[in-house]
Amino acid sequence: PPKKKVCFIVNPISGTGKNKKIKPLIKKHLDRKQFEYKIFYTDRPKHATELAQKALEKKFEVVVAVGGDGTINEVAQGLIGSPAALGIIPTGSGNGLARHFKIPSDPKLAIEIINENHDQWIDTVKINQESYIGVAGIGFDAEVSHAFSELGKRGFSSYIKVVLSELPNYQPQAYELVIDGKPLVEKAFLICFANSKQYGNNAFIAPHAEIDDGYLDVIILKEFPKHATPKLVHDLFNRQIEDSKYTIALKCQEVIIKKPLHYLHLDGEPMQFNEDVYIRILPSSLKILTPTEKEKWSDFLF
Ligand SMILES: Nc1ncnc2c1ncn2[C@@H]1O[C@H](COP(=O)(O)OP(=O)(O)OP(=O)(O)O)[C@@H](O)[C@H]1O
Repeated sequence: PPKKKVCFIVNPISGTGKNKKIKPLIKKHLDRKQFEYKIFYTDRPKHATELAQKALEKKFEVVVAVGGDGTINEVAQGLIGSPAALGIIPTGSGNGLARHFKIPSDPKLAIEIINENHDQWIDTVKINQESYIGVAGIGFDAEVSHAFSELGKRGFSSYIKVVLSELPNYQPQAYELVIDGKPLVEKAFLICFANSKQYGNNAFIAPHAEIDDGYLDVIILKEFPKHATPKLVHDLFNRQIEDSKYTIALKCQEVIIKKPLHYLHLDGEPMQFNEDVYIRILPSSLKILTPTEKEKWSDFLF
């Protein structure tokens, strides 16, 4: 039978440099009886979307994002609505999406998931002219992703430093939302619009989100007293944030965020919107390569 065409889109700056060695690993571990392949490198933000669109034109059937959540989203933007499957080799600093799907952070094992060729349709989220797969948010998380991008350094420890320096002075803001047609005004520390369960690094902001249920989970973390912080951090990492008395959690299909809005982040990438923001779930709009049930035992690899 003819070989499947797979291309790899590598972000050379993501995470802390693991992807510099990806070329020999692909050569060694990709099943070349099944696949023929090409590797492309991104040289600027948004380039991954263009490369993914070109890959569709050239009839690639699998397009693999090698990078962090930012790169995965950019590749996904080019693939949504097409029959091509998105593969993931996580080399970012948080890897929220890879963790959601239980794709191992060891590139060799992630390549083996691609070899299995097991796919699944997932929902994606449309937000004005952009799309994302995992989690978008306004408030503190958006502020952090903005400060992180200004820092020019990547990696988990730089991220923690930014969180700790922003936290003491952060002022909760009032937001005006329309959720499936119902208005809601709330002062919040952050509001997150989740398709997947976590930000990355096992911080579960939406523990009940399902990526293929046709719904978006809105999590509103209200203003809270300083002394509640340690318990909230505990809840975040133990999938209990929705049980907190400071949290409102809702499932919906459509949200409008009324302007003015400071920052918003899409899977950790900061954005600014100067108009009302329309968020809408697009059910079963992206095919993605995921581990089989058997491979999910590799859970402990994280
Ligand atoms: N050659 C490049 N030079 C500079 N920036 C790039 C280049 N290629 C891609 N980018 C940008 O790098 C940013 C970060 O990428 P990505 O999210 O994949 O890595 P990360 O932030 O380390 O991982 P994570 O999101 O898991 O924390 C993206 O916004 C992407 O647009």
